[in-house]
Parts: sequence; C-alpha cells; structure tokens
Amino acid sequence: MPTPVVTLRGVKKRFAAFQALAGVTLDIQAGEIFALLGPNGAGKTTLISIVAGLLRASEGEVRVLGRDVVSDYRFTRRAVGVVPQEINFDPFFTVEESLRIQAGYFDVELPEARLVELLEALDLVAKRRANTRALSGGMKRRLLIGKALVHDPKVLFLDEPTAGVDVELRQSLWRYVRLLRDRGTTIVLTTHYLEEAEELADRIGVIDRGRLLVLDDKDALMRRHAGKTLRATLAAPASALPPELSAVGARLEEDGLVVAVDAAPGASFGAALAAFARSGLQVKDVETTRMRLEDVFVSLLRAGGGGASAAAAPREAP
Ligand SMILES: Nc1ncnc2c1ncn2[C@@H]1O[C@H](COP(=O)(O)OP(=O)(O)OP(=O)(O)O)[C@@H](O)[C@H]1O
Repeated sequence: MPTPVVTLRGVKKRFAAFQALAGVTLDIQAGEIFALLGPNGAGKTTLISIVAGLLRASEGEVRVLGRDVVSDYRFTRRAVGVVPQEINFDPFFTVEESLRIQAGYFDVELPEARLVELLEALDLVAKRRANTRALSGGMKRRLLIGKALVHDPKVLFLDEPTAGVDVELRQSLWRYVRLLRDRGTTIVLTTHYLEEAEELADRIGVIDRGRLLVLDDKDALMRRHAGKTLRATLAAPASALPPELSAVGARLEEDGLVVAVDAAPGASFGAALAAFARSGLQVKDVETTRMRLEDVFVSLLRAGGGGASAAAAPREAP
C-alpha cells in the first residue's frame, strides 16, 4: 500500500474548553478527490488548518506524505495548497503580482509558461494586469485557487471552493479540479453544496461535532443508503389504492393520478411491479428517482445522534 498523502491518527483540537476535533483518524490516498462534509461548526476548517500547519493539534498525529506536520513543517507546508473559505487579498496588487508574491512565500520560481498556464486554467488571462480590487467575486475565488497552486502542491485543500460562484463557473472549476486530479494532485474539498460532492468526490467523510461519522466510497455510500422511489402515472385517477398495492406500501399522490412506492437501498421494485400487474390499474408512464446525496447526508447525521437539524444541514446550491 503506498504511503497515504495525508494521515491523521486520533487528532484532537481544543480551543480553551471547547473540543473542536474529538479524535479523527483518516487516511487520504494519492490521486483521490475526498469530500469532507459536515454542518456548520463541525470542524472541517479546523482539520484543514491542522494539516496545512496553520493550527496545531492538541493531541494525535498528522502526517503529509509520511512526514510529521510539526517536526517537518517546511516539507509538509510545501506539499500542501489551501484555498481558504474567505477571500483575503491584498487589494493593492494585480493578479500577476499576487501570484508572484505567493510564489515568493514558497521560494519557488514562477516562469512565464507556468504563470500563463495558471491564468488560462482559471480563465484569468484577460485580468492578468487588473488590480485584485477590480475582480468579480468569482474571479477572486479563481485567483485564490491560483495562489494555492503556484507551488504545485501534492495535495490541494479546497474549503468551500464554489461558494458564491455562478453555475457556469462552478462547472468550469469542477472540470479544472478533475484535470488537476488527473495530473496527480490529490484533492480534499469541503462543501455545503452536496451536489458538488456528489459530482466530484471519490470518497466522502462526514464529520459532526468533531467526530468522523462516516467514511466511505461515494458509490458504496449511495448504494448502501440511497433508497429509490417509483412513481407510476395512471391513465385515469384512482379513487382508492387497490389492496395489492397497499400491501407493498404504495401510496396515492396527485389526487390519485400517481401511485408512488419506495424501495429500501439495494432493494428492487419486483414485488411492486407484480402488484401493479395484479391490481389491474392502467399505467401510462413510470419514473424512478434515487435519493440524492443531500438526503443521504441528512439521514446519516440524524442516525449519528448528532441531533443535526435540517437547518444545520448544508444549504442548497442557489
Ligand atoms: N480560533 C478558535 N477559537 C475558538 N473556537 C474556534 C476557533 N476556530 C474554530 N472554533 C470553533 O471550532 C468549531 C469548528 O469550527 P470549524 O471552523 O472547523 O467548523 P467548519 O466545519 O469548518 O464550519 P463551517 O462549515 O461553518 O465552515 C466551531 O464551533 C468553531 O466556533
């Protein structure tokens, strides 16, 4: 097994009496896109900050590429790029200057070809000489990504990468994240847009109150937790549900025009379809839907006993 890019063992973080991380153990493997999900205040940013060497764990061990983030700070800091949640530019510099200053912090060269590559990938070529004050919110966010990439980190942490970014730009950032991964960068992202995690992530960790509740492949997680619903539209509305369909837990919707039936994760609609056939109802159309990651997430948090309410759950993408 190759050395994980990031290793956390029993990581705890206290802020005075407050326990922000309560013992997190996690390996992030090279080349994966890992999504860390959790309600507000769960501990996601704290965890990222500890890996990036911006905060120190109160207990436990954190390694990047096998090297300790405290004793081998210089090495591990170089291996990590962080795109913070908050936009924090020095407003007096241009886009190019910001990137060059950032390269200076890491003591790396920023040759013209690399600068252009970054500007092109982030669609900022036209803004190269624009002052950062004059960028739109989405452009600023792209510049943040550029700054986190100047030193070509092995692992890139994206804390809420597309907050406040329009749909088109979000899609182009997703493409870029995939491209980075394909070129060998490991990606860890936190997001409130579960659609983003569903779209991008290979693996998902759900954190709540400083504890990792779930750690699983996205596809396995969906297979295990995402139920399905079948909706059959009838040729004419039914005034009551035939007993065959009641027996399989079906329900009438839309004033009797639709019969809906749920299947548990992994279960089939075999019994329901047989019940439809026996019922004599004339079905005009059928559609099945699967639970989204968003619904799975809310049910996992509830099951985790975190008491997370729907209000604490991630926001919908606008
Ligand atoms: N410097 C600090 N001092 C005291 N408490 C802190 C500090 N930083 C974070 N916390 C607390 O630790 C908890 C975890 O915060 P963190 O920012 O890691 O959450 P998060 O999961 O990133 O949340 P969000 O989704 O809202 O960004 C919160 O209760 C927060 O108030």
